[in-house]
Amino acid sequence: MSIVKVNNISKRFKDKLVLDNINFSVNEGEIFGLIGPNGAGKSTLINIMTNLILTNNGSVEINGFDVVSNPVDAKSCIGLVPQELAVIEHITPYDNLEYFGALYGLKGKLLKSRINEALEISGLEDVKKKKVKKLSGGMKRRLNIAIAILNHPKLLILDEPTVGVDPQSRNHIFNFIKKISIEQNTTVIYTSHYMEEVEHLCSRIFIIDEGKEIAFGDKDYLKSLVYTNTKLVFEIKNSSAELVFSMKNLPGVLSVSEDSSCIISLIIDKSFNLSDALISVENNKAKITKIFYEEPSLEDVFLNLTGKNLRD
Ligand SMILES: Nc1ncnc2c1ncn2[C@@H]1O[C@H](COP(=O)(O)OP(=O)(O)OP(=O)(O)O)[C@@H](O)[C@H]1O
Repeated sequence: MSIVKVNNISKRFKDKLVLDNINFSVNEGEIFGLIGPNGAGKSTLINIMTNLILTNNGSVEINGFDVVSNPVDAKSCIGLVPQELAVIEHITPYDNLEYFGALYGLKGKLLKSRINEALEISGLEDVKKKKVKKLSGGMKRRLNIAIAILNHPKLLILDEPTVGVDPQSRNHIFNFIKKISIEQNTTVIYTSHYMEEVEHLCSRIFIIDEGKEIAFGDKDYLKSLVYTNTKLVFEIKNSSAELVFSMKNLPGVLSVSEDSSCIISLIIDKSFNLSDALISVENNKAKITKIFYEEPSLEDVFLNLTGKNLRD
């Protein structure tokens, strides 16, 4: 059963079209990835889904309720964790949870048990009596998420929850998402521009760029879009911009990426000839220390479909 239906959503800010006819649905209990680079339109889409801004065209249904004509029922199903922190700094995590829980209408024993559950799931039990302003950025973000789940929402929307977060808090967030998905059958929409996070967590993924759908489906389907091509990785000594440029122009090379440790990855098709690449390396006075084939990642899918990296 679909818990979210996004139908033909388009949005303009003045003359700029930032969402162009977006369509997808999210199944109950699934962890759904919404991925795209900065400025792709993810936050705008979430703001429309949660009725914080209006769309120019199309509609969104949450749990069968239209978000514009039936906003109270639609919003009662949603726990939203926005990019900006929304916690009270001068009180403790426990008091934050008590305050926001009361706003949700929770009280007495139920409120206490939900607070304890949220503290346990977010791994904040040890710091529950510390002032929030003394906590790390990652802990504050975990508190933000803990607040959003107090009410056991059917749908939890997390907008880039790991930006600026330390690795320990990142792991907590991942484990927590998996846990509530399994134990509470919570549906999760997870936005990110980190492809590897989405690859790790999500069952289906919607890739968006410049307001348009680039691809949508499960990981195997998305990878099949580039499986017909192969990824060839070179570890290089004395790499240079000239070498990367010349690799880009070799016959059969569909895209090239280079990381900071002189690893050049090529997505190639059948017309690629390895000897062309070897000549190119030699002409550019570089040296190959290793060559190997690799399975394409979702990052490669994005590069292949759009011609650019997610984090340019
Ligand atoms: N209120 C606004 N007025 C005008 N333009 C806006 C407004 N909000 C967003 N935009 C523009 O809409 C586009 C999409 O922005 P949006 O914040 O939705 O992207 P995003 O994918 O969430 O990126 P990020 O991860 O950087 O938040 C951008 O070009 C942005 O500048």
